[in-house]
Amino acid sequence: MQSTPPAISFQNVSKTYRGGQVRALDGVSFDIQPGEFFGLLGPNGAGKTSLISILAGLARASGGSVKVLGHDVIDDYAAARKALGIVPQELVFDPFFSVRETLRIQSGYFGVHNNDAWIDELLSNLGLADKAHANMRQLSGGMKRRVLVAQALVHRPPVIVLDEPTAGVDVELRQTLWQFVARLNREGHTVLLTTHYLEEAEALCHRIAMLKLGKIVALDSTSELLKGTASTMLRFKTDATLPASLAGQSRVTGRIVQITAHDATEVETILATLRSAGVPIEDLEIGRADLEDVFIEIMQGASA
Ligand SMILES: Nc1ncnc2c1ncn2[C@@H]1O[C@H](COP(=O)(O)OP(=O)(O)OP(=O)(O)O)[C@@H](O)[C@H]1O
Repeated sequence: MQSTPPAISFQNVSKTYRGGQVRALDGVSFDIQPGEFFGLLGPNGAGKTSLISILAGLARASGGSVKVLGHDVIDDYAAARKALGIVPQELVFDPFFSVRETLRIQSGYFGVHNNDAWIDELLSNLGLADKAHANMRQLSGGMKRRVLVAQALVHRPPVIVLDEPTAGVDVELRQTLWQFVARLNREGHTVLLTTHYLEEAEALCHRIAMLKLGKIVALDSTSELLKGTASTMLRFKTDATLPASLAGQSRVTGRIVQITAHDATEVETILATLRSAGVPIEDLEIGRADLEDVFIEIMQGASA
């Protein structure tokens, strides 16, 4: 019996620019299974856009292979591309078409016709029902972004890729978008999300991969990552400079300091270190670490 292929499979993917001077991806391998809601996180320049561009067939890997539902993105481009619905970061449209025409044209690219019922469902779920006849150039930036999402989904792709879909969008669109994408995921669509909003990733993703300097430095279920090393977080305010021994595990925002700890003993050690360094602290809180804390610890610790 043939087993179902992964929704997305990255095998030893590398990407260099400028004749090998810049190594954007360095042997990236992981699979995303059908039905997963998967998060790809990493700081600026980690290689996320390079990986998504290779997946989308917009850029060529320097080495390795990428498959979508078993279809190689180069050798079997049309089938791989048809299986994907990609919501890009940038807004690029033909301004002269209406919203409905834009969606019909996009369907046509994939050989899908007479799908107005699905187009209506997309428009209504993305809060665009009253904009169906508006020309693209009349829409606000947020509304255009909704059309981008509809455009990516119009051929009902089994695998949905969202590349920082909520960068700069308002709360209402975020909620509309996440409700709809979560519904599609419950109905069986695979979702790959890249985002800098770690709260969103924590709330939505079953599994998360973290990229740093082109290498995977963490890959686990969201709950295991949260249970991981930095499970406790101290938060307090101070005007003083922290002792050097704590600086590496601290996040400082103005007067607010957050320090990760592994257990109660480490919390005591941190407090003793602050006391003996004469650092006065106010409004101390001790809580559970969130994904942002885990991310910072992994990025600081990873020697990729
Ligand atoms: N066309 C290019 N020419 C040269 N270097 C490039 C090119 N595209 C990307 N890079 C470099 O490759 C590395 C990875 O970039 P990439 O855009 O994939 O990262 P990213 O994780 O998407 O970052 P961000 O979060 O800022 O979007 C960076 O060092 C970047 O400067």
